[in-house]
Amino acid sequence: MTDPKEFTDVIYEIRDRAAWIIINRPKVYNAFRARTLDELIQAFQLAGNDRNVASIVLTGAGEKAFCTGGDQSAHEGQYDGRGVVGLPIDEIQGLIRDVPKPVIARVNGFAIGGGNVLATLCDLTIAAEHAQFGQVGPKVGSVDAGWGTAFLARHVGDKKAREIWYLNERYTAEQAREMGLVNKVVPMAQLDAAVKDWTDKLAQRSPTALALAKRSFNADSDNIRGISNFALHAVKLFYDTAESKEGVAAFNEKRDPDFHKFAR
Ligand SMILES: CC(C)(COP(=O)(O)OP(=O)(O)OC[C@H]1O[C@@H](n2cnc3c(N)ncnc32)[C@H](O)[C@@H]1OP(=O)(O)O)[C@@H](O)C(=O)NCCC(=O)NCCSC(=O)CCC(=O)c1ccccc1C(=O)O
Repeated sequence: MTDPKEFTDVIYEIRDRAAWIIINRPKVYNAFRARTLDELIQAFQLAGNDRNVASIVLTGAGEKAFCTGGDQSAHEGQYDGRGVVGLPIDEIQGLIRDVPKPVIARVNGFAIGGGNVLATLCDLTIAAEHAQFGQVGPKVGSVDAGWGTAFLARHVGDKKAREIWYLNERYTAEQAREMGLVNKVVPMAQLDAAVKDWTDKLAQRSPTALALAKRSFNADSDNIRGISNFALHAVKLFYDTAESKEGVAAFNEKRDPDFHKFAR
């Protein structure tokens, strides 16, 4: 286990009885590479095992982005580290669910792609007014089938989840709240106070009751874990195709992708 002080991509802080886990890659809108996920995994393990921690806050550095998913510049077919697709994405997603403490997504800007999936997996979401939400997979040659699709549908309903995935539009924080993806929207200046209000309340609650409640919510949707893990192996095969690589190249070259020749 690395000392959190040695982390390069993640900041780990204890504020009162909450662990704050901050993705610290603002230049790429807090996109994650394999190292980022390795540090997030260690941070969640630390927080999960710390008896003084009652709740966990996941957020991004700065005011532009919460997280914009996989770092497209660290993506040549597979990503740059360990795990099925070169990212231990299934481990961090599983941990957010498994850690026996409530996890609050503090959404301070864009929550896009794999970043939106992380926010979707958190127990609660508080968003700043300027935050924007969306999935971009079919634009960039990727898909998070499982937590990103089926679990999203649990929050927003099946039709809306299909719209989000097929059309890849961006949704305001207020729209995300109306559709059930966000619990509360506040002005950016009040975001930290709103998060603290909830982490303080959670610190007063019975930790065992919270852990049992979380486990019970999870049990009802845990079949989706199997879909996610299975789909990750399909995505691995997809990432090695010219079709997926066209999506990544188009993003990095700042142009529209041309998927016509891959029509089915
Ligand atoms: C976030 C945007 C909507 C912002 O748009 P805009 O305001 O126009 O700013 P830009 O000029 O586009 O971006 C500013 C700056 O940031 C860089 N950047 C943004 N996002 C990324 C990124 N993800 N990777 C690398 N760099 C990024 C951008 O290049 C600019 O840099 P400059 O140097 O200033 O030019 C918009 O940026 C946007 O849509 N971003 C794309 C997000 C994206 O494609 N994300 C990847 C989605 S796919 C994914 O996450 C898969 C990985 C993964 O998690 C996974 C893998 C396997 C199975 C499941 C999953 C899963 O999703 O869970």
